[in-house]
Amino acid sequence: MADNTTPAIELRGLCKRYGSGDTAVDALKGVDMRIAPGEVVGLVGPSGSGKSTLLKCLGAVIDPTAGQMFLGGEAIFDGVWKVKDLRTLRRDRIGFVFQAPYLIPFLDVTDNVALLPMLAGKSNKEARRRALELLEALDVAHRAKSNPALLSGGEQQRVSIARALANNPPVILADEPTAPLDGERALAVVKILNDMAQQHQTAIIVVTHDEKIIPTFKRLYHIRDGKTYEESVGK
Ligand SMILES: Nc1ncnc2c1ncn2[C@@H]1O[C@H](COP(=O)(O)OP(=O)(O)OP(=O)(O)O)[C@@H](O)[C@H]1O
Repeated sequence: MADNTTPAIELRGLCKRYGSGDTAVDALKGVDMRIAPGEVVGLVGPSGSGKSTLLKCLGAVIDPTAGQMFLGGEAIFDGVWKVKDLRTLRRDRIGFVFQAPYLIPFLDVTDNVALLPMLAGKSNKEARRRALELLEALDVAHRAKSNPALLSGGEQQRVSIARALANNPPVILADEPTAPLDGERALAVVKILNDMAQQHQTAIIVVTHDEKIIPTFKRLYHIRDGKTYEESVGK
C-alpha cells in the first residue's frame, strides 16, 4: 500500500484476550494491518488462528483488549472505544458479508437491501432506488420482487453483497463469502467485490479458506496463532 494514502483500515498492535487467569486465551497478539481505500485483501489461516476474532473486533462486535484501530484515519479504538455509538458505526461505516446470506425471508429482495438505508434515515423511495441500483449492478435485478428463498445460492450471495454496500460503507468485512459456491460462482463473487472496491473505493477484507479464490488477491494476510504476516502476491 502506498505510504501517502490514509488507510481505510489500520490496526496497530491489536490484542484480544478471552477470559482471564488460567483459562485465558490470547486470540490476537499484536496484529498490525494497513488497507487502502479500494483495496481487497485476503485473510487466511488455520482453524483457531484468530480470523473470526479479528473480524469481530474490526466490526465492533466484540471489544479488543489492547491496541489501536483506525477507520479512515480516525481512531475508533485506542485501549477503549473512541466512538460513542457502536451501532451507528456498524450500520453506516462497515458492511458485513457472511458465509450464509442471512436474507430476511418475509421481505422481498429489494426490501432486504433497502432496509439498512431506511434504518439510516433514507426515505422509503430513496432506499428502494438505491437497492434497485445495486441489484442492477450485481446482475440480480430480475429477482427484485422475489422472495429470497426462491433464489439460487449465487443469487442470494449477490443480494447479500448488495445489502452490505447499501449504505456505501468505506469498509466491508466478508467472512468466507464464497464457501457455499462452486468455482465459477465463487470467482464471480470475488470479481464483484473487486469491481465494487474500485468503483466506491471500499476497503474489503475477505476471510477465506477457499483455494479457488486465494490466488486472486494482490495482498494476503496470513494469521497464525494470533499474529498476522503479510504476503504481497503482486498479481
Ligand atoms: N468466546 C470465546 N471464548 C474463549 N475463547 C474463544 C472464544 N472465541 C474464540 N476463542 C478462541 O480464540 C482463538 C481464535 O479463535 P477464532 O474463532 O478467532 O479462530 P478462527 O481462525 O476464526 O477459526 P475458524 O477458522 O475455525 O473459524 C481460538 O483458540 C478459540 O478457541
